[in-house]
Amino acid sequence: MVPMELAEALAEAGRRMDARGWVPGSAGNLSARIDETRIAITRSGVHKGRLTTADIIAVDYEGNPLVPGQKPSAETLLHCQLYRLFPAVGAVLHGHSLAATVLSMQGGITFANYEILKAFGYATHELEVRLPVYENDQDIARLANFIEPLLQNEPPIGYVIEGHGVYGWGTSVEHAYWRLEALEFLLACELERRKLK
Ligand SMILES: CSC[C@@H](O)[C@@H](O)C(=O)COP(=O)(O)O
Ligand SMILES: [Zn+2]
Repeated sequence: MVPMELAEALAEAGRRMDARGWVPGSAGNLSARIDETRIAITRSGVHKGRLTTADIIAVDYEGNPLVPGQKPSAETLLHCQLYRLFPAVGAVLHGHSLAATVLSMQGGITFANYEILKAFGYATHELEVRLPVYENDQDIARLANFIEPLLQNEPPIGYVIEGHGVYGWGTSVEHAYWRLEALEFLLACELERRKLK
């Protein structure tokens, strides 16, 4: 059901995220667009550093598993939303890094004058980029409904959920990993700078 190379790419990305400490416990979830009707996503509750291809399952754009009984990520609707809203998105990665979690509880996050902002397609470091912080909600459908107009009004480079973690995306699994890495670097820099103040 899920193309093997896509399942392998997601399992490998999970291992890389785990090696960086971004997916403690069973935190995090990973997905990739298969085609215009199907999304590949991690099963719920598995350790993302120990993924096998059997842990990558297919859902439709409403988040329903294509094989009845399979349990996709609890946050599947947040992934589906990004594929629906942004046709260029080919993969979505979510983690619970220390920097994302701590900074998300300190109010707004703005990155100013960082060279690495160019990883998101900007031509210069001379700018300020806001990373949205959305309030956490255990009702993921309600959270998705809340953030939908915000994402549409101002498509961000990623977003954080308060006290929870970070969402990043890209055109492919590899591109999404690169962008998440850049986002994590920015978050770690901000955390260090705030400690110095
Ligand atoms: C370790 S609890 C984390 C979960 O509540 C959730 O936020 C998460 O990221 C993983 O959920 P999952 O259903 O495995 O995709
Ligand atoms: Zn989460």
